[in-house]
Amino acid sequence: MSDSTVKQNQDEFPPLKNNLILRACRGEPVERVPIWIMRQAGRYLPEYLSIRSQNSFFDVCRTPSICCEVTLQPLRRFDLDAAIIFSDILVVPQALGMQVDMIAKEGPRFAHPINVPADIKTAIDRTKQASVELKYVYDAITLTRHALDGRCPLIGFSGAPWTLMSYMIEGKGSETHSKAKKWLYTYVEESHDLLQFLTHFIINHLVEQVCAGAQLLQLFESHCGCLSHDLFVRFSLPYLRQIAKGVRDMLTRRQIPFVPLIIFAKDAHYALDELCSSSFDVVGLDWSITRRQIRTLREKYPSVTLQGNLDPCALYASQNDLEKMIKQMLEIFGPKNYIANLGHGIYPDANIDNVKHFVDTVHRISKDMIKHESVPKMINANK
Ligand SMILES: Cc1c2[nH]c(c1CCC(=O)O)Cc1[nH]c(c(CCC(=O)O)c1C)Cc1[nH]c(c(CCC(=O)O)c1C)Cc1[nH]c(c(C)c1CCC(=O)O)C2
Repeated sequence: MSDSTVKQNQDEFPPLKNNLILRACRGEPVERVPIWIMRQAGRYLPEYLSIRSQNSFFDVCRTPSICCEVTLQPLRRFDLDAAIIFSDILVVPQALGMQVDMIAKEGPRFAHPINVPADIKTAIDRTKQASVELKYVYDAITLTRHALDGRCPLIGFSGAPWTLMSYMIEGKGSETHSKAKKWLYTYVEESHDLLQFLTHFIINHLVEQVCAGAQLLQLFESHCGCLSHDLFVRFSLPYLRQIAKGVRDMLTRRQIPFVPLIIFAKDAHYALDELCSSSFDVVGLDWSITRRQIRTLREKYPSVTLQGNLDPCALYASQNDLEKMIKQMLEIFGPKNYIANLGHGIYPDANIDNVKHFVDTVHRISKDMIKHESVPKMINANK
């Protein structure tokens, strides 16, 4: 896409009516805390299941009209402050030539995982371009951005290099990720080479999403729980940083305005300092991060916007208990520089009424908190 086409496309989108989440990312004042939910489109919604009964998972991802419909479904039920494009982190290994299928009740499965470095040559085609192979994602984003009609911003996303590399080696979900970790100890150079290659591809994939209409980006580093701090610092963090810088630089070169970048490194409780001092605008926290850790982050990194971190299982609680947990969460994070979310993706058996209660309660309580916070300032201003 030429620079002029990109600029023209950006001008053509409907004006944004709710920019709360963008303001929260920039640390600007908000009248209530913005909220979205990881995996907000998905199997807990009967209307999603109905579409899935007629289409395979990756057919949904590959058909922009269906993808757009599924992305909008949760917004019809809940007062969410962002939409996230329906896709998957595994579209990247598919784009590179690997066959990935979604097996019912099991999850993703690679037909031919990478076992040893020599397999890479046949498994992935390094000449593949994100702009060509993943055009269906970008088409879905453009269509959805128009269909949203400015209701709220649209989030684009990608898996991070280590998470994708570990899937490509394990071939499916894993408790220990020991096959992938084995590479980090035995094929150090080849691991870095693969991570570096994925990094470049991911930067292009994220920038293409912005060119197509994404207004925020989230990077999922889902497999930090199996890494030591040392392995994280060597094999994950440098690539996360490269992606943050690479996306920013490429957007500047293409004269596209800045979009906020969110990093969600699941189970990276040992690297919160590194994450908060890397150049992401928002750090997503998983549900295991403690109140004490959150308070410390708030004191040390007041300008970093935090996102999270209600336990997805809290949605099983009574509405009374849920409300208490939401209140506590809002008090700990505070209403500024904050995006409310779950601390991981929503589960398929989540109670839909409680999802609505979560969203509405975050809005109601935070609105009150912000109103009361600004009263003393107004009194002072009148003096
Ligand atoms: C690791 C990972 C994957 N995918 C993703 C991650 C990172 C987040 C995380 O840590 O959970 C990210 C993802 N996957 C999906 C989205 C869509 C956008 C959203 O609503 O958040 C996003 C952002 C749709 C999906 N991706 C998947 C589903 C369910 C598939 C179905 O419809 O059968 C959805 C809605 C399938 C998927 N895709 C993946 C797994 C492990 C599974 C199976 C697990 C499960 O069944 O929940 C890989």
